[in-house]
Amino acid sequence: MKLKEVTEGKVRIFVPDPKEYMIEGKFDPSWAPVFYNPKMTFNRDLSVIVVSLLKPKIILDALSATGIRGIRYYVESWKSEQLILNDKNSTATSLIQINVKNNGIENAKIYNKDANVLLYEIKSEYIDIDPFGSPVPFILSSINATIRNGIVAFTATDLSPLEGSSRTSCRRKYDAINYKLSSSKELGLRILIGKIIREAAMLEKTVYPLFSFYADYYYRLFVRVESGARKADENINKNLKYFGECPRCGFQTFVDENCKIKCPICGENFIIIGPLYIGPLHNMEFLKRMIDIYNNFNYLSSFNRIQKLLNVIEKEAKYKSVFYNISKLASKLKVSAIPPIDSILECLGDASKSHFAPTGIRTDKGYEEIIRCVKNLR
Ligand SMILES: C[S@@+](CC[C@H](N)C(=O)[O-])C[C@H]1O[C@@H](n2cnc3c(N)ncnc32)[C@H](O)[C@@H]1O
Ligand SMILES: [Zn+2]
Repeated sequence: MKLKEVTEGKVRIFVPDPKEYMIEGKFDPSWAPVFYNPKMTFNRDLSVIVVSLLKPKIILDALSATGIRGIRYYVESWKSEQLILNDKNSTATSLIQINVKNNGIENAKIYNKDANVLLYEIKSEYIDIDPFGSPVPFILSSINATIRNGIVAFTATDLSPLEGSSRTSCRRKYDAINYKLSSSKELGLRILIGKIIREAAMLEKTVYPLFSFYADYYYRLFVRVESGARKADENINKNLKYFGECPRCGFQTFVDENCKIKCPICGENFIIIGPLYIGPLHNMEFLKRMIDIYNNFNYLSSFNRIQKLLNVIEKEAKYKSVFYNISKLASKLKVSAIPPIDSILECLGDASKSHFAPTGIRTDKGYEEIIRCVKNLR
């Protein structure tokens, strides 16, 4: 395999030379013998910041590919006592050996196993699940493998089922009814968290989101795992519900049941999706700590983007409601000229933008007030 050396963050790693694997002048990272996607640098950059705060004794990068993620955690975040890197592809693990050595890491353990086998053999305080597509096949095993209120980080790139475009796939993988709705960008993440809560509950464990976001074509979610049947029950009872959107007037709300419910504004039947998680998408204290320290990472190539994302998330995190997609709402209400988002925010007073969509606004104010601002400011 012909290799190319690349720099990402503070590490230099060897990856398959894209030139060797081009088809008709194009290259997709999945065509190379070992996967490396520079478009995921933003995901890894933010994860480096998260891990630097967590300082776990053991880090397990269960689906490592080139090893870039685990290696970056060790070099840039924190020198954990144990760094474990795994991939079921033996070409990948040979490359991980080279990359670990070149970055001066002496004590890494490298495994060439199916992640679901390894996760039932060893335990870890921080587990990274960064698969192709859906993380579902690894939820139960990774939650089971955590120790000491550990953390699992999930990437999900299968937005089509999560955002309601592939409804049967969502039913199959996430055991949730889904439709494409105005705020599906956020609801997809909530369906994923809902699934993780239900899987964890089977082990008498539960999870709470520490930090999460949507970017480009994926969700990234860090959850803290806690043990106890009672905690699992409480989280399910409090935070596992459904979501309804009125197809006629755009009113949206969380609802308790998946049954026929009429819109309280216009009487039309709601479209209901779920089950999904209705609680906070971040731990506020952890988010504050991220905001306090991210400046230490100003060497990162995506630093400006990180700053922008954290600034928006800091503001939107205080609202409990799902964001309203103003352009979708306006089209339902047949409002052709939508006021600028900033004017709507000013009109509402207590509201923020949402990182999920450029036309999203987040507020805990009522539907009527939102409508007034969308209509009056034309
Ligand atoms: C998206 S890539 C990981 C990318 C890497 N984490 C990064 O940040 O660059 C997914 C990797 O998972 C590996 N993989 C897929 N299924 C697996 C399984 N069941 N057990 C272990 N590795 C697996 C693939 O060989 C591939 O290298
Ligand atoms: Zn309605």
